[in-house]
Amino acid sequence: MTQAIVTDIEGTTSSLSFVKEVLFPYAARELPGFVRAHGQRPEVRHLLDEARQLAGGALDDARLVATLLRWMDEDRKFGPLKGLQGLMWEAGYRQGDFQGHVYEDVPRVLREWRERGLRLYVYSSGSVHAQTLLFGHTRFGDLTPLFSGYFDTGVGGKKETASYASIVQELALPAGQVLFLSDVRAELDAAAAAGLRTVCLVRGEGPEVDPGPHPVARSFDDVQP
Ligand SMILES: CSCCC(=O)C(=O)COP(=O)(O)O
Ligand SMILES: [Mg+2]
Repeated sequence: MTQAIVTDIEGTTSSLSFVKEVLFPYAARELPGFVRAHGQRPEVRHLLDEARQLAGGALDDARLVATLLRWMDEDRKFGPLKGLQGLMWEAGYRQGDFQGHVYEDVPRVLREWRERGLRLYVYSSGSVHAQTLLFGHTRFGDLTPLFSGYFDTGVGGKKETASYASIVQELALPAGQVLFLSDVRAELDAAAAAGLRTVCLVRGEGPEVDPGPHPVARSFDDVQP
């Protein structure tokens, strides 16, 4: 019997267009000024140094910013990039420039699952900080109390089986009692290879989703935990 549900964000709880047309452009616009204003803050300096290492060399700040902007364009899921994006989005959420988008079924069904005793988790390429900001600032209010924990690429990439094995180990549950929700076939394949149950969300937005062998749901109402 399912004891825990782990959900992806983009394309699963939240629309692709919110991430691609609101969050990413906001971070791209803010980045140069953010690096100038906050580049000496220890946490920012640390992320910039990590990004510089990933870029493979001694880039000055202007070239590093250009590299980070290119990575955003290419939707790279690099940890330091996702960390920097989260720090920039924080101001946007706090100032009310945007709210975290979640589909209307999401808060309602998450509450039902919680009432049935299921533990709920998030696994996204966005940093844990970015995840809590998104769920903390929705038009349905603060949804963070519904979740028991959050995972980002600190546990590994979302297309790697080992990441799901680590998550299951952390949840201290048999893999077969954990259900993973995502809109990306390669993520579902990796989770299934680690023994998790899977459901593919097909929200009808963006490019066609290939569910492969995974059960399909059009919203959280269709998911049978
Ligand atoms: C945490 S909100 C922003 C989502 C994000 O940055 C991203 O790259 C989407 O990744 P996901 O794993 O949720 O598809
Ligand atoms: Mg997704």
